[in-house]
Amino acid sequence: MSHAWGYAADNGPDKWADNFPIANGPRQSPIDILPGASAYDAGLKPLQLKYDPSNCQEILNNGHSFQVTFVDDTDSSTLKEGPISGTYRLKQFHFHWGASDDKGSEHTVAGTKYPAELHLVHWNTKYASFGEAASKPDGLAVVGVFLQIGGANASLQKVLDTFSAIKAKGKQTTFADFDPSTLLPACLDYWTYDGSLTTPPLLESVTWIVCKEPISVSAEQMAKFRSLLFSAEGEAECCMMDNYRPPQPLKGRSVRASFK
Ligand SMILES: NS(=O)(=O)c1cc(F)ccc1F
Ligand SMILES: [Zn+2]
Repeated sequence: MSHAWGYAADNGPDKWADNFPIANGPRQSPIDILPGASAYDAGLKPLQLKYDPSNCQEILNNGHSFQVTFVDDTDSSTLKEGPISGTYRLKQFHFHWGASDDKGSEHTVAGTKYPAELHLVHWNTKYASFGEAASKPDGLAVVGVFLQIGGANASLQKVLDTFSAIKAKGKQTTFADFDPSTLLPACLDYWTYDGSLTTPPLLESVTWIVCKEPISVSAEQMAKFRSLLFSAEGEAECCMMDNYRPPQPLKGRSVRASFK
């Protein structure tokens, strides 16, 4: 039986190519963003993010992260403009984080690691579903937001307050009326490049939009992230942390900036 992928030494990022050869593909994510090497593109538009809190449905521990899932059967929570064409619908958001505050983000900025990174996942409505879009080169758009240690984040705390109900892999609970735009930084300047999902199946279908400005998280809130479990109920407890893929080779790709 092929053991599932994860973040441990025997099934982590260095092993993913065994079952997912695209791991060594030409447009893998994340990357180390070099601001000095990213060109300002005046043609890039401001991000147009419009989210309806009533689309927020549930929060789930999927054994790799926790994810907040949205109803995506209408265009009521969407991403438009920015580097993309057309309309992309919000499907879910999730995070990646470290075992300590000195690591945890997937993207890095000139080698700087942040303690965590938020991903807001959207799919192109020119396709019929997220699943179909995920296999297309222009199928997905993920907005990445860095978290940096500072004051407690009141919006994030609403998410953390559900953790007692989703501690173990496979647990989920209702999570309603949450506006994900409250997790965005004030300034929506961004870098953008063509990349992939950062977990298996590592599909090369993502337009990455990484915000320059981080949001705040307290050290106590980061400790709460690490109280979740990779393991299911009844299994040996394994704390959920270091669930990030390290930067991958740029392989000739350009990173554009929406700001000077
Ligand atoms: N970390 S990610 O935003 O690239 C991602 C989003 C998905 F919906 C599925 C897998 C992924 F890895
Ligand atoms: Zn992610």
